[in-house]
Amino acid sequence: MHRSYHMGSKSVEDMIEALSGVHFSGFHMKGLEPRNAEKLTTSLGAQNVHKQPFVIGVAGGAASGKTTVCDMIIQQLHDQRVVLVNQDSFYHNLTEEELARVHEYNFDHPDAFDTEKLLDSMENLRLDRAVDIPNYDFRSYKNNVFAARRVNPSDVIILEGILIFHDPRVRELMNMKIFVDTDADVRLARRIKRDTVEKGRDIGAVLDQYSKFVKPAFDDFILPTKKYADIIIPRGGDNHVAIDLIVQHIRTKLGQHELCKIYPNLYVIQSTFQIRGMHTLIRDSQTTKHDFVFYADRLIRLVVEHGLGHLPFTEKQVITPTGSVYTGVDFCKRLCGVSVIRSGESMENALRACCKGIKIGKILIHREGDNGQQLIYEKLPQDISERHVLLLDPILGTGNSAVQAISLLIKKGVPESNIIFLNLISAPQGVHVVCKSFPRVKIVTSEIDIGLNEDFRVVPGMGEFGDRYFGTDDDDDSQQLADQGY
Ligand SMILES: Nc1ncnc2c1ncn2[C@@H]1O[C@H](COP(=O)(O)OP(=O)(O)O)[C@@H](O)[C@H]1O
Ligand SMILES: Nc1ccn([C@@H]2O[C@H](COP(=O)(O)O)[C@@H](O)[C@H]2O)c(=O)n1
Ligand SMILES: [Mg+2]
Repeated sequence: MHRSYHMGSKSVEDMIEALSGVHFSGFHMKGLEPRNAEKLTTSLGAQNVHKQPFVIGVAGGAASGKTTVCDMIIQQLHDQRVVLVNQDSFYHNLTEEELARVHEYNFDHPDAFDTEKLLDSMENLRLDRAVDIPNYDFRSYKNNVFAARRVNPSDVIILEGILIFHDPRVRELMNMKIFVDTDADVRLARRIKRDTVEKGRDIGAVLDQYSKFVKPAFDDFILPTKKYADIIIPRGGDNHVAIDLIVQHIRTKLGQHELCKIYPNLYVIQSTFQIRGMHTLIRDSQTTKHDFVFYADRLIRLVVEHGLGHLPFTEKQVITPTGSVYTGVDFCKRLCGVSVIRSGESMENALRACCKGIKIGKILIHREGDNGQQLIYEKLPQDISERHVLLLDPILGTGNSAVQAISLLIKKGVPESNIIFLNLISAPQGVHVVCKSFPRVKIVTSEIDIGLNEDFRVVPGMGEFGDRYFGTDDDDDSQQLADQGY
């Protein structure tokens, strides 16, 4: 079988080419036009889908524990590509004159750093280019460009330094800002130890520098940037709870699919090994019908539960058997399911199991050839316009059926924001089409696939879901068992 992949993590040009080819030739709407269809072909060009690194800024006073915190984060993110860029590497080199009177030089002032160079290096890293970061020598006060460190583009860039939050252009690069907050006496004690032992400095000079430059600069330039921090870590590296939470947050952000950054209403359920395992089984062409149904049902249940989490709720208080008040929430009552026949019907049981007595409507969309779609049957609750709708279809491919179904619901008076589309796998093309046409519809899916093949089937995909689930494909159990010699 030959396959051509129309889209994976490709350039914008590839994506537009793929989209215009796949979605808009032979798009039979039959009076159900998506509202932004025309805009869709052009507006995607403006979207930057290049994978940007996650940039974390770590600021705080000298010897507060910034490097220690960064090292701990890097250690815990062991399976990610992480690089540490230190603001120290961008200290200006001193002139001979300045060097001769080094005790009068203020290393804690924002002007001591070459911020333009730092911005340039960061820009290159963001553009996926390796950079050479100079190595600063605290003993000689020299930035050694010959012993520069080659830093490769990475998934996570940690930018550390006393004044890393000072310049707004540097702050803007950051996805997360951390301020390490350690008491002044602890910082001074550590500084004395570090500067005398590691930098070979005289204790008198260390204390002079502290009172003349370090302390005033902390009060004037560093402390005022604390307000920009998203997270303030008291006690630095001793604060294991804060570091665990930060690492967890970074992991969640990194796990997010790129499309989730473009479309805020797209929700991909957090991947676990259990979920990957279930996907592995249902995607395997050798899996028996019995196993396919079992694992598809498990996954569907997860997607349904996740989708229900997006329904509105009201606060409710109840009295527990101990006579105490429990303040909880009341489920949204005005909801219904709508399955796209036939595959969508496989999701009805999971919805019924979660929402007792839920009304379920049906839509049948006929596929004309591979690209055209025609709505040929609908049976929906009379009062559907007053309900939140969970639209059920296990696969979002080209997006044509989904657009048909959502257009019908909107025509029936369902507000766009009351529609939650639940599926197991989504092709990026389908996501673009649905999210662009209906930006207020929520999509909940368990995995985003690579793209579509030349037959407009999702790849890697899982084949014809309805056939595999309802056992109407050629490769049914008995055939497989026979193949296996039973
Ligand atoms: N929680 C801690 N307990 C004891 N010593 C620490 C702790 N955190 C850092 N240090 C020590 O203090 C000094 C400064 O820490 P460092 O992480 O380099 O701070 P910064 O990067 O903010 O200047 C180092 O010698 C380090 O070993
Ligand atoms: N030649 C230099 C350059 C800088 N300092 C001091 O280093 C401190 C910043 O480094 P951290 O690792 O503590 O963030 C800052 O307070 C400068 O005074 C120096 O002493 N000599
Ligand atoms: Mg440091």
